[in-house]
Amino acid sequence: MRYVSTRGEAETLGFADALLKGLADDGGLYLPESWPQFSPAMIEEFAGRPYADVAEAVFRPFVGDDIAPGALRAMIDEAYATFAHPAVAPLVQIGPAHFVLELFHGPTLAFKDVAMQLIARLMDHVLKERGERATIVGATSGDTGGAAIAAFAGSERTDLFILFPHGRVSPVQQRQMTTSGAANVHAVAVDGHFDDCQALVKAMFNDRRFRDGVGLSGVNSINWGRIMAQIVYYFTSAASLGAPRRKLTFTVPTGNFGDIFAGYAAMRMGLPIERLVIATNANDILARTLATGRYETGNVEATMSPSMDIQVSSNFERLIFEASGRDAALVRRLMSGLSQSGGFELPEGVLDAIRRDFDAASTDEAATAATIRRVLDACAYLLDPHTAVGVNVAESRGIAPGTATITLGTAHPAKFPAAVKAACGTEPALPPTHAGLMERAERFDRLPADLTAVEDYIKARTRAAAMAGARP
Ligand SMILES: Cc1ncc(COP(=O)(O)O)c(C=O)c1O
Ligand SMILES: N[C@@H](CCOP(=O)(O)O)C(=O)O
Repeated sequence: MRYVSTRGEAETLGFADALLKGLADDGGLYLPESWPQFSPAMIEEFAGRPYADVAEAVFRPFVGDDIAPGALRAMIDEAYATFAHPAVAPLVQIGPAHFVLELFHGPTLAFKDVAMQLIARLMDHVLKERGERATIVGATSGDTGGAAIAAFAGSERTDLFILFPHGRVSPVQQRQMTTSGAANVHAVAVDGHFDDCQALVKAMFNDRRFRDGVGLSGVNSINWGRIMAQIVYYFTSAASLGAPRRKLTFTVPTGNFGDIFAGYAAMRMGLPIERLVIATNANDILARTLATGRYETGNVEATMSPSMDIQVSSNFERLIFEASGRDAALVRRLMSGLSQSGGFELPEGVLDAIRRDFDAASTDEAATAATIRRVLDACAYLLDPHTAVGVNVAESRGIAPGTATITLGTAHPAKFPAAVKAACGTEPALPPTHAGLMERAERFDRLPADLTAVEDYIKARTRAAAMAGARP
């Protein structure tokens, strides 16, 4: 399988190169040249199979010959052995036809672990085979950072730099990033919001000298490997509820559009999905875009679902590319409009194509809190605020007779104990795997949202690691 850039001006790459590259040299995002197809019989056969079996079947066509089958399977098995639930991503019923897909049984209690545990292993494997190392830079609104640190801590082939918005992540999220103690991990609190952190990462990729000098790679969902890993749970959950014969809708708490784009990918691969519903908090740029056709960034608002406090949804670029029939020139024009004026207008045909597959709605803070209370009272089930945004949107959109809805449960409520307690009076406890987390000593640095400052910081630390003999 070859990978093409959404902006059409970067060379096409094989899986391993696209994985290490992260963002294409033309600023675009990589997508497979074509979508592998799964027949109804193959999907039906996924029901009841171990998660790792389905993952292997889904990854194989994307990975091609770049990774030997035995090595791939071993990495999948290792990655999902870190999960506390044998099903990896179990379903819990919260209504007659409404299910929560729990994606938070991994080491850092959020859905990011599903992909990060795999791609850390894949990257290490490829770097080792090539005798190379990489400097990985990631932006986080709270969960990607912790998951990346848990997955890459102690890796001999990577230095990991995570930029998080100072004062805008939950205390549990911050401790997951600042207490690893690993020498190859650097947590950086940036004076700004998530979009500033993400813009810094993209600017580093566009700075050729810096990029090539440090061997830059990325683990945000701009990296195709992240999306690929997230496709699997759409297949496992749908098959276990009766797909392809049963009609299903997925509602996805959305920020950077990576998770829901994985659902779209599953759809393109043959999974019959009635609708993909984008659920946003007050940062409702995507809900506005679907309603009006205009993608217009505004101010980032702080909410009780902080991981979704995002305006620039990176993966929406992938959807525009697909919905326009892979029109890279259009993507270039719209993305240049975004960087010059903070917005763009979707052509009518593209908007119509998006509306055929997607629906979108936002949820305010009061409704999010009310949803946490209501589901606790009705089902004795505690939602985290991000999942609550999804559940509220799913219910407000209604569930058509004869269909079922799966809302993605993207985080464990214990990552946001103050918000959950304020909503329903119950403070969720961290699982035993996290004992002592809040008492551990923190290590992080604070930097302005300034490209030179961040690049200098990274260069100094990768040099220091080299001098200390940490490089194999
Ligand atoms: C808990 C949680 N829910 C939902 C999201 C949104 O996912 P995505 O960015 O893939 O749209 C994120 C992060 O973005 C998250 O951390
Ligand atoms: N919500 C995310 C934001 C970054 O998203 P990513 O999926 O592109 O890594 C976070 O928690 O960091």
